[in-house]
Amino acid sequence: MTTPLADLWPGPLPAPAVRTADEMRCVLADPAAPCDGPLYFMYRDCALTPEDSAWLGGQGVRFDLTVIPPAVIGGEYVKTKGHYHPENPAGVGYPEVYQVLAGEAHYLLQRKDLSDVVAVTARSGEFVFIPPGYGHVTVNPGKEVLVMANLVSTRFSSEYGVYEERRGAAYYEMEGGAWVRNARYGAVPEIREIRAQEVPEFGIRHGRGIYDLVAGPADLSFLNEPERMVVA
Ligand SMILES: O=P(O)(O)OC[C@H]1O[C@](O)(CO)[C@@H](O)[C@@H]1O
Repeated sequence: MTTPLADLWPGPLPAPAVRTADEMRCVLADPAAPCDGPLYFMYRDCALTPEDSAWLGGQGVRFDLTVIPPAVIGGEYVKTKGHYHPENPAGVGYPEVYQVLAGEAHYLLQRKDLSDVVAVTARSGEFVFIPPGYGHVTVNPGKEVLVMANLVSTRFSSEYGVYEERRGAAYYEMEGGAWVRNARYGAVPEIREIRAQEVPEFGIRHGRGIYDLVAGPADLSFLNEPERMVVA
């Protein structure tokens, strides 16, 4: 694949982790849908300079880039596999920050107890904050390549169990934009559809570059110690 990252990321790129069609079947609305090859590409632990890399390491934070080419699989828009984050030592789930760099994204967030399901639309330049306790899937609902970046703690491994056991998130986004309930969840709330929102207290303002949060003076400790933050 010719990476669209060349125009978006001037730094070195590690070899990407690739999510294959076979890995994704267990979370698709139609696991038997024809699809093959890699579906998306995750460039994890990126930094512009060795100094930035050391700073990120000291913060216990990773900067990733993800490329999701457009596709429709069995009538469903291409998406990430979906995962939850565990709780930190203080008993609070690790949050995450995403920014869309190109294309459009729908972030489907679901609270662990399934009391809340939210679809957040984000366009190029907009941030999405994944609050503690919410699992998340990113959908590419467009015809463009979706490129996004994220900042996340390095102190945990993502948890895929719920998504694998229940065959994806609580809803599937189908071509044309309809959200279809996943019957394996039983009763779940209606989706709340919202636009991407800023979180100024963490320096999360649409239009600024996510990489501006790297190497200070920003403080990324909220990604490891969310118990210290108060989000309105
Ligand atoms: O692990 P999944 O559900 O495939 O999601 C991939 C996304 O999650 C991340 O690991 C960050 O949490 C990114 O590298 C990538 O965009």
